[in-house]
Amino acid sequence: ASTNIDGVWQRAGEAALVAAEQERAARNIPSIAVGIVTRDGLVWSGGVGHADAEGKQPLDGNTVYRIGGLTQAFTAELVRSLAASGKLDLDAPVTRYLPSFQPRNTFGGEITVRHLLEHRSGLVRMPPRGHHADLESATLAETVTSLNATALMSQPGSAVKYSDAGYAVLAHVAEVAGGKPFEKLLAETVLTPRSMTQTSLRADKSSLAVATMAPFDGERFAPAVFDTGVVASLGAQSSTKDLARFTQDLFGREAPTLSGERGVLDRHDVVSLSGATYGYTTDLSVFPADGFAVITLMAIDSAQPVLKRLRDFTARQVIAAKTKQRRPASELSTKVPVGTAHRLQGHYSDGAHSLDIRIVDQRLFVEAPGLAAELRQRGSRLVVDDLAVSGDELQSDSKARSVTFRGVTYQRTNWERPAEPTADLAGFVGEYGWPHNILRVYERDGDVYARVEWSQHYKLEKAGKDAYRFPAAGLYANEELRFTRDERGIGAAANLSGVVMPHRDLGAETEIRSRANAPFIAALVANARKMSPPAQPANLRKPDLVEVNKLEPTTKLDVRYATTENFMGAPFYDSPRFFMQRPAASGLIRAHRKLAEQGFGIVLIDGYRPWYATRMFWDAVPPESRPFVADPSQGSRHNRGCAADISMFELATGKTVEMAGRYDEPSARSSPLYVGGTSLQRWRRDLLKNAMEAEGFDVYVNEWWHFDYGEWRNYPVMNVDFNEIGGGS
Ligand SMILES: C[C@@H](N)C(=O)N[C@H](C)C(=O)O
Ligand SMILES: [Zn+2]
Repeated sequence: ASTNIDGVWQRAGEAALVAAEQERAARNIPSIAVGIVTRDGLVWSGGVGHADAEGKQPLDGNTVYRIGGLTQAFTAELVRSLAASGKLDLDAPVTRYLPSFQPRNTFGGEITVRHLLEHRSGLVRMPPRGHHADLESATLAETVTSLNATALMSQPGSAVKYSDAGYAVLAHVAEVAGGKPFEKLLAETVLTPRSMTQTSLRADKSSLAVATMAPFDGERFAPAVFDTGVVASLGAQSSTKDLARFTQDLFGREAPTLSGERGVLDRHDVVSLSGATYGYTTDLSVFPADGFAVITLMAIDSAQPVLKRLRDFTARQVIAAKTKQRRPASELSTKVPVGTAHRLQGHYSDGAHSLDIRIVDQRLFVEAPGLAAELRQRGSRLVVDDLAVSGDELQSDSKARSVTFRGVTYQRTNWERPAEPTADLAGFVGEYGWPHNILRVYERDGDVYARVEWSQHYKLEKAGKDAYRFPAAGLYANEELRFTRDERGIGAAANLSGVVMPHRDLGAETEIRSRANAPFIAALVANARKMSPPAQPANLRKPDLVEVNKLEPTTKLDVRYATTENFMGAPFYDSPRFFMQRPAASGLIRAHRKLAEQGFGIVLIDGYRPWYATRMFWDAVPPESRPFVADPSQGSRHNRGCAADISMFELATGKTVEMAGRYDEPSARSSPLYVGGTSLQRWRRDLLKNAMEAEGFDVYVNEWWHFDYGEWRNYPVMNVDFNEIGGGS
């Protein structure tokens, strides 16, 4: 028997849990579940974190996760069973079962059932209807029919190209061959015989472990949960126990499953089925020759590298325990030391492409062609280690005059003002899609990039008028993105192989939401004025607020909170005044004078802010915007006279410059790490950041315009009105 002889599974599992908890805590992952399976079933399972938002519901083998692409293993099992009973021929053309299935095929050859199973059909990734972002329900038949409006990307059988659409076709083939609706067939053939009672093809939020979306340069938010037409590819939810029941039947077969990716871990063969869907990243890896499998389920979006590391670690623990060898230790990366970070921060170029290294929130980040991620230290190496991308090493010489990354050496250089993008391209830069699934189009080094599915960046090639093509490898290999324009020539929609994504104006959309309380601002201010700020320790410095524009009249005063032109849509200051503590004001003025060398000056938007305004923001904004306002129980650094909301204006014209997003816009565009917009916008953003950092300020992690003076802790939170402030010159 394989059950826990000599505590093998127990020991391996417990070590895996320690590693899982390290990753969970370091990355703030709601939960991670791990299971070890043999032909006898689940021999060990455990989990870290909680299944509910309140942190009360502990994890166990019954905790339910959405499993994304792992669903394909169930669909493949159904197809295998239909083939075994002679109802389906794996090598028959799909048209034998679906005669009207006719996507455009300029390559010749026919798609077979096996091509669909192995992602070798040449079909596009997503069907025009019922795709993974489509909130409008579509039947399997409608989803499959919509593919007739698409073209094959390669000759059937000739290349692997992942396709959820292909699994929808497969499910439709199965229902024709099996003579019953797909879900019924799947239940009867795969789920019920294995007593997989917690597994369902219908997304049911109430039974799911709480999970989070976690985009690199945006706020975390709850994942969308809905059913689509590609349910047979990525729609299932399941538990460790149910997946174990499914997995135990995979041992002893010539090939454990008809789907899945074959690989090798330390000379051990492994067949992996993996999944990623809104908020969840999952994996089921079978080590057939070793007689065990590892199930890993994580309640966070797009975290494949983290999951794979944990899976490998668990498998190595099992192998070592079984062979009585020394078990490997887990190695968590560490933050890059401050000195190294400051040495590396800067702009680098190889002549054609650039690489940026930035410090934000005392952490180090790299932005390179097609990648944006945190840089961390692993031993003495500097490596990319983020949720969605991990492993690449960055090398530099001792003075950081150059860095080598992904085989390219970049020289440190002054980032010269980038050219305006061509009008043609500028019109398409922006966000497309839906709040749960945003496609971002941006310009970098004069090239066009798309960020898809929240984490993957691809350089696009021009493919005709208003059309761009994805590269030959990746999620949307060879597919085309076609734009339509509105009457101003701005992108109105992006069409990705028939999936039509409307253009989104994040500035306007978020403004509508944040201004919803505009009629009540006066009442909210009155209410906030009755409240008291948090008590302050006695030993802080005596405030010495000075009026910055009076000390330096060449700055431009634009105190939005004294006007209706702010995110609240209503004025709440009596007069437009901009105070800071004297040393902070001096630093800001020095930055302003330095920027003049580049032709810019500083726009003063908000400095010292009485506490009542911070309290009012907290009450007025929707919960999802809270990361963009300070917690009044702590007070804002503005309340201490030590924060500045600023932008830049051109000295030549007096015009405030355009950044990637608006001032006070509660969206990803406000992040100082936002990988979007144009190079020129990001260049201006970095210019301001660098000028302020050189004078002792730190940019706020969510807002390119907000800078904290380093000594803010020494000053008290205040609630005095501008007209009560004396001195000021
Ligand atoms: C509200 C915005 N302008 C801002 O200043 N946010 C920071 C977080 C603050 O309120 O301190
Ligand atoms: Zn601010």
